[in-house]
Amino acid sequence: LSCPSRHIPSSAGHPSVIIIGAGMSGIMAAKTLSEHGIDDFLILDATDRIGGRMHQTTFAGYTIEMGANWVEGVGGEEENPIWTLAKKYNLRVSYSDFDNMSSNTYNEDGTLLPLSFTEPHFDLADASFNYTNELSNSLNAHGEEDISILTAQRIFGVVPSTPLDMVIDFVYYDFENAEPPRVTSLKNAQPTPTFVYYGDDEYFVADKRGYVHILHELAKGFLKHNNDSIMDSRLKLKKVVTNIISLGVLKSTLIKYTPDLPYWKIKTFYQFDMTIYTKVFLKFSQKFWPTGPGSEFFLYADGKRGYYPFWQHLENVYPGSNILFVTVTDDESRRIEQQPDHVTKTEIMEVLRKMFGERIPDASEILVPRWWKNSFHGGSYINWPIGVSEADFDRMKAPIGPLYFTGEHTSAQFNGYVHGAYLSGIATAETLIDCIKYGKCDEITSDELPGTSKILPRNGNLTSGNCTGSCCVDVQQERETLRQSYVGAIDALQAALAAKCRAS
Ligand SMILES: Cc1cc2nc3c(=O)[nH]c(=O)nc-3n(C[C@H](O)[C@H](O)[C@H](O)COP(=O)(O)OP(=O)(O)OC[C@H]3O[C@@H](n4cnc5c(N)ncnc54)[C@H](O)[C@@H]3O)c2cc1C
Repeated sequence: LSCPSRHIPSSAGHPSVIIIGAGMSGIMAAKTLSEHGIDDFLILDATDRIGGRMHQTTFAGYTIEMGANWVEGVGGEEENPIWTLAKKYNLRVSYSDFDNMSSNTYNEDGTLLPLSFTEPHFDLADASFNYTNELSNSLNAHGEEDISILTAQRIFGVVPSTPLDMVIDFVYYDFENAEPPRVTSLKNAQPTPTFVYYGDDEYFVADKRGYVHILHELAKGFLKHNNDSIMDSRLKLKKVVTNIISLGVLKSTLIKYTPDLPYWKIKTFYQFDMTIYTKVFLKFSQKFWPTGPGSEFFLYADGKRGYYPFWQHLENVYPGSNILFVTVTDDESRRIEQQPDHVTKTEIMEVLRKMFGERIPDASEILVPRWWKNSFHGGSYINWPIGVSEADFDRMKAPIGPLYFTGEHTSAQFNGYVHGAYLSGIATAETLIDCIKYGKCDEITSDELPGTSKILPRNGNLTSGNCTGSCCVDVQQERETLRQSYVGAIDALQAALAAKCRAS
């Protein structure tokens, strides 16, 4: 969010607030502003639609979700606001029963493993999972240092290393975090706040209007519309923002900020991992996989961790569709995004033929969403890596002058989820409203942010905070100056590369 006229009323024709991005958080920010009487905003989105990472498409005649697919966190004491909206707007959903995977696990050569064999492995993974949750609670309670989930598994004494244990590990962690336990913060990702606050249940959205239907309905509540089309001049689509001239904002390769961002903001932004989570959809002329109760999900346990591990059929939501999808994450997503789809299809058919026999038909269609290569997203959602503290989320969302930040990645509790985006849009707009309407615009400076030491003695002794006088140096300033000294050189090198590329 950018508030060009933070301290002065907006002049004719100039909006008070410009919102970059019409995803869940941007639309919720605009809605919140509107509810507080601030209606002269402008929403810009690079694409020709609202929704961002809530993005459905038609595949083999059925509506499938390339991005967000589940309402996650249902059935707890507190109600997930997205679940409230899903009910209000009659979103078509189906309960996901993840309980039967121990009966639906195929080993590397494609043999369906007997329950008597898989069950002890799932039980051990359960025990390890519960242990990591309890260890995390204990570390938090005692203010101890963070460790990775893998470190916790090592302490527990069981590190998944067989194909079966690795695919179970993928289900417990990568399927949610989109990154392996090796990089994920124990203290902040386990137990997952979404499930703690809102409950363990998950509902799969399969609605021909798309998951984004709830966002359309929210937008229609404050933007002019004609039936289902939003026709409000304050929403401008196909507008790619490439320059922000202001005090600064998040650095990306797409948007240039003048002047540049302060060092602390750039560092914070790059500390987080933008994960990649890919659902590869396949259409077949006939079903050859088990259907019926308890069969919706099945696992393939390859020796290479994360190789086409997690499968789902769509028969529960679209009977007779003959559609399967397989979920991959992280390095496998990156690899698949870079290869032609026919290569991916060949790899997938090899895996399926191991499980279901040589005579199964080839997939007639394949869809590989490319979130990583998409320059407006650069990945799927953020994961909380080891070494990043809650204070970093404060830095992530801290305004810089008239620039305010929102999105799932600014939610310390619910990052990575639709409800995180929803709540962050409201929260950021409320901070901005405080400023516009009530003059409470106090900027957070780097030294006020928890954990950021402004002044350090020149001798490098890290006793932050109290040093004054000539022996001291403003560390943040020193780092900014250091980075700036390279910026010109990097720009020149990049320009030379681009020129060379054009010439060839
Ligand atoms: C594959 C995948 C699976 C997921 N699964 C789930 C799930 O099952 N359940 C769940 O709760 N969440 C899930 N998520 C996460 C969820 O989709 C996101 O957390 C949420 O939609 C993010 O909303 P946002 O408003 O923060 O960002 P976005 O939706 O990314 O919105 C940002 C908007 O900014 C626009 N934009 C970007 N750059 C520019 C520019 N330079 N100029 C103009 N506009 C620009 C983009 O076009 C976009 O519309 C998933 C995400 C992905 C990708």
